[in-house]
Amino acid sequence: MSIRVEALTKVYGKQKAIDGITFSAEPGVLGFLGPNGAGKSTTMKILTCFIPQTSGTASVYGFDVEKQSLDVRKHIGYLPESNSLYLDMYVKESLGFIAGIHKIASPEKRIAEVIEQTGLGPEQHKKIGQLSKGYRQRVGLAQAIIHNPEVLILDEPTSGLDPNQLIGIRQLILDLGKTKTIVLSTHIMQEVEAVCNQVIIINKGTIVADDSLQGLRDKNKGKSLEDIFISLTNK
Ligand SMILES: Nc1ncnc2c1ncn2[C@@H]1O[C@H](COP(=O)(O)OP(=O)(O)OP(=O)(O)O)[C@@H](O)[C@H]1O
Repeated sequence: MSIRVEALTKVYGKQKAIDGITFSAEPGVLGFLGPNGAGKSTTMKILTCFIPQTSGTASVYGFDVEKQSLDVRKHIGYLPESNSLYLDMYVKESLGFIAGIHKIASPEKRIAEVIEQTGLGPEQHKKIGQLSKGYRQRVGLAQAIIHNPEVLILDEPTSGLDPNQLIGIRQLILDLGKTKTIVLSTHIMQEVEAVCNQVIIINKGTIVADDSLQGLRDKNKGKSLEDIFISLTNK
């Protein structure tokens, strides 16, 4: 199992952000859905070792996020919701910087590969600050996959993109999901239908649905995904 989460809880002060959630994921694209404040980013930050859980366990590629965080970081790529990039760096320079952090053996070759994979070719000689939002997301994705991780955590990777950019990034997620385990948080139901095979809906810190996209449709005959989401998250 690429991701295994058991009874995971996170309390911020008096606020319980996630409340004993349990799920697992295998290669493919897992849509991680929920209303604002449901606990999606909190879960993603625990999986990527950015914050510790209050209780429960989580493992990535067999490594415990608390006890084996260095191993987890080797096998996971993360595109955070607010993807902060060094705007003064050139695209290639920034990828070289991240390749250095991961101690990648032949960085030039790998940088060329991810530039090709993320469609950054035409913009590769620019500074990140000169790029459009969509191309900045591509740089974020290229950084997230440069060490070829088996697991990818993408927090709202397409928010604010125009329809052309959207299609490009979705295609890339689909391609990556053929071999990797991707957890994708999004508020766009069309996107879930386009790229996800598994869907988890989280509401007020607890999981209210965990199924295949088809299974969710079969159990809610005649309802659109949007209606299913609304009925499960207005309780
Ligand atoms: N650092 C923090 N300190 C205190 N409370 C926090 C902190 N981070 C998140 N929270 C709270 O935890 C809850 C879950 O937040 P989280 O960011 O995980 O939700 P989300 O599902 O990612 O929401 P969104 O869709 O808006 O990004 C919210 O009530 C939020 O206010």
